[in-house]
Amino acid sequence: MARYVRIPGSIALITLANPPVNALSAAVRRGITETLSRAIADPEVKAVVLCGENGNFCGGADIKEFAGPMSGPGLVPMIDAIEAGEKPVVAAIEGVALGGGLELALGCHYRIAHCKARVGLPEVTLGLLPAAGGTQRLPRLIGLSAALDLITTGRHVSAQEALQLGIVDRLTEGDTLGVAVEFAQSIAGQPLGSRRLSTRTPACPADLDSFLQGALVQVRRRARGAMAPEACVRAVGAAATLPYSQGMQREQELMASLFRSAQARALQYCFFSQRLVGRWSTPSGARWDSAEPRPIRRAAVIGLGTMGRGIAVSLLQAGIAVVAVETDEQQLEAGRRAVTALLERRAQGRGSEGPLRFTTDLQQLRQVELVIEAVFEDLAVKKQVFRQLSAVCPADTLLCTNTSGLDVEQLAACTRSPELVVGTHFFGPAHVMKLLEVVYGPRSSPVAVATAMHLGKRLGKVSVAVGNCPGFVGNRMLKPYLEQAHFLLEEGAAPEQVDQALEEFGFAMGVFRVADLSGLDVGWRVRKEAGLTGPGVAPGESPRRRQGRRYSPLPDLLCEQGRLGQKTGRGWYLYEGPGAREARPDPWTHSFLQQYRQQHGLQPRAVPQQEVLERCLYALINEGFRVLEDGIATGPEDIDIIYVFGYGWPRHRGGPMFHAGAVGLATVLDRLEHYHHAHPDIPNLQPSALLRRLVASGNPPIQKWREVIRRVRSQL
Ligand SMILES: CCCCCCCCCCCCCC(=O)CC(=O)SCCNC(=O)CCNC(=O)[C@H](O)C(C)(C)COP(=O)(O)OP(=O)(O)OC[C@H]1O[C@@H](n2cnc3c(N)ncnc32)[C@H](O)[C@@H]1OP(=O)(O)O
Ligand SMILES: NC(=O)C1=CN([C@@H]2O[C@H](COP(=O)(O)OP(=O)(O)OC[C@H]3O[C@@H](n4cnc5c(N)ncnc54)[C@H](O)[C@@H]3O)[C@@H](O)[C@H]2O)C=CC1
Repeated sequence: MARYVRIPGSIALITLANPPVNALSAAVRRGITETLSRAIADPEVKAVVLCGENGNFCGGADIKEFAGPMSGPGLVPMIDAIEAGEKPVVAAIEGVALGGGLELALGCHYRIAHCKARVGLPEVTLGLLPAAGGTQRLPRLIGLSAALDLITTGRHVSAQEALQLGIVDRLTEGDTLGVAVEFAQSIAGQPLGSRRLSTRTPACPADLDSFLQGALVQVRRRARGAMAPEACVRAVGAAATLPYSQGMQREQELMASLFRSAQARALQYCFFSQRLVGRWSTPSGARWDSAEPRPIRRAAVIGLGTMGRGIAVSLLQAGIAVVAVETDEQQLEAGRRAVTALLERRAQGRGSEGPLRFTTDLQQLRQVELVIEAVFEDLAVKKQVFRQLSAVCPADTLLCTNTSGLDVEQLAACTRSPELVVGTHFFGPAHVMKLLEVVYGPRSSPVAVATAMHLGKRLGKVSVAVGNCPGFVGNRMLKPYLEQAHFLLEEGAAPEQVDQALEEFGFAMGVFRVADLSGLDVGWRVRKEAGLTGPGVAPGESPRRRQGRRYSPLPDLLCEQGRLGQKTGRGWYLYEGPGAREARPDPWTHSFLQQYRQQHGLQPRAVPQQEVLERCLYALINEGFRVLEDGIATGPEDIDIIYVFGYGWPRHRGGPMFHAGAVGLATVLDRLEHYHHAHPDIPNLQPSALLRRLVASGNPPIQKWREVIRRVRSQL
């Protein structure tokens, strides 16, 4: 709804009232339309101020309404009526003015913002475009180039940047509403002609065609296969080439092509899932709303390798004091240089950091409230570190392990307070990547989980609480995906062909490019530890079978050749030299694969792109269903958020579980059955019980899966 009051000085005040973010639901649109007519009709009213309650102007259209039939007054005529009116309307912006909220403000004749406000047109992140005139008014206000940047990225801009760009007219550090009212009084009666953005001509780059072409190329590169960014470019292009009314028509046509698209549904699902995972719970009954997180002011990071450095930077940037620990002076010095360089690179425009100390002495941890261990992925080494930490740190210190998949409970068992041990699985680079898997063991206390989840939020991460099993959620599901990729090479595919299929699906990088980037030795070490390769393998065991199932030794063979990926200048691909980034298909790899197939009597065949996708992705999805069955993830949303934020799953495809629902669970089941029949020695291709049950329950929408999961779990 919207509230209306007349305040002294002939000002009408319209307040959007729809907590928490004053989204423009049908009731709010109706409220604005009615109160505006009232203000226009009242001869005593000389100017109008539009604001939002509870410190937020407006978070945009009500996204929840998009799933159903739209009703109530349209946003476009409402905003047009504000702009066309003869009485000046001033937007008083506090908190956020996003999407339809900013479009509403752009329809007003003046915009006054609080210095802490943020504005933006984030519709592209929901698979849409700003279709309430945003693509037509913003270019007319700030020029085509700046508008295109905002609209195609969806980024939020600070009030200061908004002022520089010309989006807002004035900033205030004090009472926004008071300043807006005073301002409205001062401009009442002045002509409004040039304040109506629809009447302006946008400032355009000299060579408009090539500018727009360049923009298309850029958005296609940035979000492979995503429709909305392209539609945004076309709509903004229309602002430059068409009169306002025709531009608006084009905006509506382009919006119609996106509004009910699968991509928009997927992106909106991601929006709500990201918020849902914050309302975590564990099987033992711990919950986000009942467990109180501990405040963390002082932390330690053990091990300043690839991960520890980024973790230390993340903590420092959240204002937490850090003691950084390494084994010897040489390693410490390397860590110190790396952390300092990262901090310097990120220093511009950032807030103040917490204090930082480097040491090789664990005794320095006598006052820390939280420790994140990031030493080698070796259970024995980690156990030893946890024993030492338990002896040195205060008894109530939260001890976290940044392991890729080792047993958190075994580490907890090495300490005197196992309930204060959790896994905090960061993703590299840890100061950049947004995901944090918080792993609770059987004895982790609600406070420990809550503190780690809250810490993640403070570090700007999306935290997902998951159960303890090898690889947790993300890496556990990755295993069958990687395995299929290797099997496909055995059967006749080339690395670049597999990668191309995955990249066309929307991944920024295919599986083999990623492997080269992360280093093939990472997986090699894990496989050695698991007894799949190296001295742990039983003598006489076939190279293509391990532990009673099909195995591909291909990545091990590459490592044995010293081909560890980008860092050695060669891996699945060839690089200009060690550390170079551009991957080129390597004739060596092709002939190596050919010889391997000959040696093992494998008849190569042409592997269709569809098969590459189905085998890699459905094997991963199938494991996702098992993760749900086992209670390691609470719901499909947790898995999808992990994959979108941690593994580069294309966001416009919603995540693996959402994708399965979109393809149709019956189809996924059918294809898995088909491939399992063809490859009975790959147990991961055998459809999971939960997938079968969901299909038998009539393929319910993903929001209903939790009910079926509960039933399946109770029967297992
Ligand atoms: C064939 C058909 C023809 C097609 C024609 C169709 C014509 C349709 C015309 C429509 C034209 C409209 C065009 C348009 O401009 C569309 C939009 O405006 S889309 C919305 C754009 N806005 C956003 O993307 C902002 C989203 N929100 C946020 O980024 C954050 O929530 C925000 C920064 C505002 C606040 O962050 P924070 O404080 O961290 O709180 P939360 O994120 O946890 O949110 C709290 C709570 O509020 C819910 N919520 C937030 N925003 C919205 C929203 N816009 N609509 C609905 N609900 C919203 C959020 O989900 C949280 O609730 P939970 O219950 O926890 O989920
Ligand atoms: N590299 C990656 O992309 C990711 C790694 N991880 C996990 O993070 C952990 C660390 O991995 P990386 O940083 O890649 O390893 P790394 O090999 O780059 O660094 C490990 C560091 O720990 C130090 N160290 C070893 N024992 C120590 C001890 N007792 N006390 C203090 N320091 C000690 C080593 O000197 C080294 O600098 C591993 O468990 C790994 O599985 C998790 C996610 C991603």
